[in-house]
Amino acid sequence: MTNKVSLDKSKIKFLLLEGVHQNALDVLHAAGYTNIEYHKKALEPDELKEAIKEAHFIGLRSRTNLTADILEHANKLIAIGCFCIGTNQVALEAAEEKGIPVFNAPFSNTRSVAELVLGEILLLMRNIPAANAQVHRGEWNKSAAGSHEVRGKKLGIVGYGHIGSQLSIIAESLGMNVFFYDVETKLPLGNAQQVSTLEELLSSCDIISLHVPELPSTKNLMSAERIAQLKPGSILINAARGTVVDIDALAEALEQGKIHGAAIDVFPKEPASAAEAFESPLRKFDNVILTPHIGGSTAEAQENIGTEVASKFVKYSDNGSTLSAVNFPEVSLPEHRTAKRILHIHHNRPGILNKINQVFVDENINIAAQYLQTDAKIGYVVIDVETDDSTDLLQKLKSIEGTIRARVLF
Ligand SMILES: NC(=O)C1=CN([C@@H]2O[C@H](COP(=O)(O)OP(=O)(O)OC[C@H]3O[C@@H](n4cnc5c(N)ncnc54)[C@H](O)[C@@H]3O)[C@@H](O)[C@H]2O)C=CC1
Ligand SMILES: O=C(O)CCC(=O)C(=O)O
Repeated sequence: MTNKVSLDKSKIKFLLLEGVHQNALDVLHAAGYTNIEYHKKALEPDELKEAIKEAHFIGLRSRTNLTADILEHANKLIAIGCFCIGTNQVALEAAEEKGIPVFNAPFSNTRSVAELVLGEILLLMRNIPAANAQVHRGEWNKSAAGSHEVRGKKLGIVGYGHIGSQLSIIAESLGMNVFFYDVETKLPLGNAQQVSTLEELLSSCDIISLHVPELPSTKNLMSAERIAQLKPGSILINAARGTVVDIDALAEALEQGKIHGAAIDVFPKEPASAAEAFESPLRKFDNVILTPHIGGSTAEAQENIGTEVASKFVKYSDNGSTLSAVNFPEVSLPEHRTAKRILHIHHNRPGILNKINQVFVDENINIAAQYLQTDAKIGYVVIDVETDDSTDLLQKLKSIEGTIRARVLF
């Protein structure tokens, strides 16, 4: 008997936003997924609510806020892909409660961010942003005042993860002395040294570069009080998230000449599109490099991200694997060539696995393989079964109390 419960690939709809790279489309096409709605820009919230109703997969970057309210309209949604590192723009818990894994690309743009920051360090240490602005205005101030080589200077990195540690290595290759602060104990690369307090880092380094994720604990990490702890004449760089720095306090420190300059790529409020003007108290400073959240925007990064996240979509859709999902129990699965594969996502409550297994006993269906992972909230069990007809089986599994969703793979 043919299986009537899994969805034909041509009916599985992908909604891709914010101009994700062509590689993503290529990966999906190669895997047989052709039902793709592609947008170069982010959608307005109302447009998104409409578009997401029919989508099984959605791909986005940092401009799309996938709030719990918007997810309420996403009744067919199977998975979310952030074509970037940050996942703070997605209501992760709400997605998990609906049984929707969220994938991202945790490494693909990290080198691009580290290279941008390195360039900014070199430019700010030589006063190039201000010199460039002055010459554009017709002013000719040939001077070495306040202009320095980076060799022998102290770089302080806040957050020694994928980006911070790469920056550490390339900065050392220019002769910089690297120190870092991280809430976790981290293996220092090269000659870098971990310091035990943020205050120590801020007050002793010539350049501070922020590389922490957006979390409740990193909100306003660089508050007015912390900005006041920066070494006089130092440089502050933020290519992490806009919520991490108190921009008004930074503007005040620049106004008073307490710090030498800054480079800011991310802002508390970023324009939703190119049509919206960018407002910031930092716009007036020649010694501040302002960029429109382009730390990860290189051809290389975007190509890699397109391939990586689309491949995670394909793997989840074809095979059920949730490896590297950020909000979901991670299951890495072998291929299921002959058996039928059933995915069951449920609230993590005592006894539910027994009830699932009882369905197979009652139906006299042999389980060829079973994979289970749980987290505090949900359980994800994948069952390979030796049966041709899974229609009744799926209905019975769906009716178990505590089930969030169940499906049979194509
Ligand atoms: N400007 C841009 O276009 C881009 C920005 N990003 C941002 O950069 C962030 C960092 O990226 P990765 O290095 O890949 O992340 P990661 O997760 O590899 O590293 C983050 C590090 O920060 C540390 N950390 C967390 N809270 C901290 C705190 N309160 N104080 C000190 N350290 C803390 C963690 O222990 C970890 O070592 C991302 O979360 C993202 O928001 C990432 C890519 C592009
Ligand atoms: O490229 C983007 O849209 C966002 C990059 C970013 O901030 C990230 O990867 O977390």
